Amino acid sequence: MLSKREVFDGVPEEYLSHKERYENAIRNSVVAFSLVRKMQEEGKTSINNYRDVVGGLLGSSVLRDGSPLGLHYIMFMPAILNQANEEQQEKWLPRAWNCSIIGSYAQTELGHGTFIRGLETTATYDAATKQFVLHSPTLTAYKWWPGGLGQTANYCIVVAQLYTKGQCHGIHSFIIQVRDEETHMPLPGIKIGEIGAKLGLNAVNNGFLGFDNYRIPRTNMLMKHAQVLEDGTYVKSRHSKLNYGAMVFVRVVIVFDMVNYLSKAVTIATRFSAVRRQCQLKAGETECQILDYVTQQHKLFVSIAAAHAFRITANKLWLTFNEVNEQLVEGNLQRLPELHALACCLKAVTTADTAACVERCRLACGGHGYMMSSSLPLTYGLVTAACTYEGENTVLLLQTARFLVKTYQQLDSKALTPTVAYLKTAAAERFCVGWSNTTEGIIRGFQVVAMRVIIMSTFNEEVQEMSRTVSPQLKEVLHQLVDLYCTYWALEKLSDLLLYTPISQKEVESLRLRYEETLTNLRPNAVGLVDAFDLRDEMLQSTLGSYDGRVYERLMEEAMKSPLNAEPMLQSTLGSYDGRVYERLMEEAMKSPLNAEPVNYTFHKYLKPFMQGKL
Ligand SMILES: CCCCCCCC/C=C\CCCCCCCCCCCCCCCC(=O)SCCNC(=O)CCNC(=O)[C@H](O)C(C)(C)COP(=O)(O)OP(=O)(O)OC[C@H]1O[C@@H](n2cnc3c(N)ncnc32)[C@H](O)[C@@H]1OP(=O)(O)O
Ligand SMILES: Cc1cc2nc3c(=O)[nH]c(=O)nc-3n(C[C@H](O)[C@H](O)[C@H](O)COP(=O)(O)OP(=O)(O)OC[C@H]3O[C@@H](n4cnc5c(N)ncnc54)[C@H](O)[C@@H]3O)c2cc1C
Repeated sequence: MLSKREVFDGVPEEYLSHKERYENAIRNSVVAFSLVRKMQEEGKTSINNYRDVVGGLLGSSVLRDGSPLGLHYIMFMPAILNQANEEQQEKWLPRAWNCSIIGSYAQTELGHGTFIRGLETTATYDAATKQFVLHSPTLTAYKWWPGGLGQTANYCIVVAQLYTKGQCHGIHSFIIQVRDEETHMPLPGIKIGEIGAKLGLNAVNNGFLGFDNYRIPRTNMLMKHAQVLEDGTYVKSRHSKLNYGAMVFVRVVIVFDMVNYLSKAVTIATRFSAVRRQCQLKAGETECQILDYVTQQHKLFVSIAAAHAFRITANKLWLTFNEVNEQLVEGNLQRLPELHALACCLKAVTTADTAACVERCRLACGGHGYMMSSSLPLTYGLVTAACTYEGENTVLLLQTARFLVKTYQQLDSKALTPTVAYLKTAAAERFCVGWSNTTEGIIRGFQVVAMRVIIMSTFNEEVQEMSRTVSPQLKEVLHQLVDLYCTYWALEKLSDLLLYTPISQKEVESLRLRYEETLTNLRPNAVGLVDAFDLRDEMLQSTLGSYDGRVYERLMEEAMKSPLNAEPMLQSTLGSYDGRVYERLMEEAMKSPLNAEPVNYTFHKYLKPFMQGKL
């Protein structure tokens, strides 16, 4: 439906100013999300299939450089669902759902992003008025980064230190109106604006926000888990980290998002590599498709495999997320640490690997990959942001490491949950079992190393399962992909395998050989494999990756859209298409600098004295 709309045409975004890009993003987002609203009204979408509809829109990157409405769907609504009590949900959700209010999520401050217990914004309860007073005591207390907060949102979830009866109870969430619903003017006591140009996501309208003793009703604290009663009594949550649920949710969503971007980048680079010919293997022969070079296959094929591995893992993570959340509703908090560790690790690994793969896809397209019109630089900008937002990757990996070490220390006393059950066998097998150059052997090796095992074994198990129902030809290709993924990472992480498993030099050599053979075996199906991602040209928005392979024609067409090429190529006053010969002659004449002043100074200095015979 979206691709039929013509609003997305026009001057390429790269040539617009920062302000125009924002205005364009609002126009395009409104078109896109009004379709979601139409689907809601027609009953074609509900909260149950929302993930696919909204995810499809945001994740497809039809909205090329992000959307100022993204946070409304990805964090504002999930935070209300996760942290508001029933009464609050009834009040806020319908308005958010039909977009009569637009929200953002304001947690990070100028001074603190990672260490959220160090946030400085305060929310102090005033029992006399039954209000909270929001205040930013310092410059570093200003909220900094929230998507859509600059000029778009009129509400946001704010995370602040809660004070009641003179005591601090740590960080809690509040729903806060920041702009007038009618005029959109910032409300008194609110200082708000946009944070400026960034490496990417320049359409997202990230904002800053400060409070000057700004008052909100008591009922605007989200009170599903902890409460402040009218007299100021604080009622504790069952678990202090339940309030972090929206962050866990977004980490899960980001894994899905990486699948979209990785599929997109590798589709562009693989299709381009089938069109592009460069160099002769023998003098006089036609030039080779660059896709035939094993080095090019090495750059690209692991991304195809990784896209499948991540999709399968994301689906499994989504199921785990829902399972654990159902248990939380029933009061069972046992698997919360495991879910947190899993979401942290998968968010960090998939964003880091996707960023590396997208950059490799860009390099694989040579000079043309450097063009904005290839879509690859923009895609890299979007993906590398995900390594930082929603928890900086190093910090998230440390959270997983913390959980693994704790679990390992309790190995004998504790019944292990499914995702860490491998720790027991791995601990027992360390150095005891010989190395085997099979997929299962590599996975067992990684279980010992305890890295990437989640993704790898999930990919393998799922493909084994699928193999029962698909054709023998498809089965073979699927197994080649799993093989490629496992051997690729075994070779990349050799130092770990050498440290913790008995892999020998000979086995490493044969692993290398097997990796190259798999690349060669996959080559005939490479284009088919990326076509199978089924990404329409409107989503790819790339001169290099379109289905019809018209790479060079598209590059020239796009170049002609540069404003610098807007002046007619003829550059003639006499030959223009519209025939305005005399008007153009006069217009051009008026551009002469000599016409800028009525009398040139040389008249007075030279000509007049000369004419009067004085020189
Ligand atoms: C209805 C709506 C539906 C929408 C559906 C849409 C679905 C679409 C699906 C798919 C399609 C995909 C397309 C989507 C497109 C996406 C587009 C994305 C657009 C851009 C979005 C950008 C968003 C960015 C937003 C932000 O960045 S918000 C800010 C995020 N900030 C952070 O993440 C901060 C990171 N820091 C932390 O999390 C924590 O501070 C810390 C580092 C984890 C440490 O915490 P803390 O100091 O409080 O605790 P500690 O004392 O260190 O630890 C105490 C113990 O608690 C454990 N712990 C910590 N956190 C948690 C947790 N969350 N859960 C459980 N346990 C936790 C910790 O491990 C310690 O445990 P212990 O046992 O060792 O003591
Ligand atoms: C594009 C984008 C969009 C964003 N959107 C939002 C939003 O909508 N709402 C919102 O609230 N926030 C948002 N953020 C903020 C984001 O969540 C934070 O930037 C992120 O959590 C990292 O925090 P930080 O910037 O304070 O980095 P820092 O924590 O200062 O990290 C700097 C360095 O210090 C290291 N470091 C920090 N702590 C430790 C530690 N304990 N151990 C080891 N190393 C450590 C990190 O690894 C990193 O190398 C966004 C950020 C970006 C880039």
